[in-house]
Amino acid sequence: MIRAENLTKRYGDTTVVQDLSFTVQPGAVTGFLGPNGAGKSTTLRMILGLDAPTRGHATVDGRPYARHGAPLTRVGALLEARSVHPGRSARHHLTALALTHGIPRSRVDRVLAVTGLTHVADKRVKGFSLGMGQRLGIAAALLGDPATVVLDEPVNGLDPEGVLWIRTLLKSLAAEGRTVLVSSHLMSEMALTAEHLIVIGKGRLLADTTVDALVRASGGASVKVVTPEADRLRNLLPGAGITLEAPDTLLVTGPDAPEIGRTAAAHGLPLHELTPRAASLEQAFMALTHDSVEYQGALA
Ligand SMILES: Nc1ncnc2c1ncn2[C@@H]1O[C@H](COP(=O)(O)OP(=O)(O)OP(=O)(O)O)[C@@H](O)[C@H]1O
Repeated sequence: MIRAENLTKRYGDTTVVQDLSFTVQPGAVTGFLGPNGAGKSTTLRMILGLDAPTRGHATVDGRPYARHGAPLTRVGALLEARSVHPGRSARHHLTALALTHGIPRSRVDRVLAVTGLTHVADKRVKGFSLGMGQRLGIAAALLGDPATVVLDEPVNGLDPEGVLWIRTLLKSLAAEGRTVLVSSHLMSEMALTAEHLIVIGKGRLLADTTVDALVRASGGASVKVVTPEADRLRNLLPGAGITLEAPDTLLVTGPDAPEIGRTAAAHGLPLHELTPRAASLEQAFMALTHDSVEYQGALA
């Protein structure tokens, strides 16, 4: 479990992370979301002991990261701009890391397999594509078989296949009971990957919630109903918000799909379609972070 308590980071007069408190639980993927410059990387660096907080503190499994005896076997991390010697092979890089951290060599083959790098394990890293480099970074993060995994923008620059692979990997790591914290500025990606979301803007906590609750709180969930009896159904749903999209199509907010279906059935009204529509999560995210976006387009 990761716990941040009143984490605050100032650079000179600028406060980039302010009084941030949250808990990341094991067994689920937690998305750490915020617009560019929100303070995500700075927060992750404080959790990993790479930046000292100006105030507050962060712990992993009850202790600051630096106080864990063998941190790589506790916490695996992928940060942006990880450097690997370009002349080394992936296997060489991982083996060196294993040997200097007391991790059995057998883990090298294991993580090469998990990240799909076995067939290029002996090639020099300098020939690696962005996606392969990203996989190598993840292999290094998983080398110590850590119970906690922290990844900063792991899907940046990946092709759709790579994105899908990371999504599946993160879910399986969480299903094994690990604590998984992954940052992104892409709501659409997190909606498909994470169950829990921590959203920050300008260094402050904006939401600590589930994906489902965020959609509900955005008030945008609605049900599309197609029926030749649109007028009659409309009169049977007093208090609902109803927009007529077409003569036979209603967009209903308030009652959920089962309730609308029951009402229609009770009055013998045929339904040709009954489709719950979640508000676009992207819209919910934009609404939440609108005031926190550092650089807004002139036309925004
Ligand atoms: N060493 C530093 N000195 C001064 N300011 C810094 C330093 N590191 C980060 N910042 C500032 O802190 C703010 C937050 O940066 P951070 O990289 O944590 O944001 P982020 O949410 O990870 O953004 P992105 O999605 O663009 O990576 C930015 O305005 C950045 O310019």
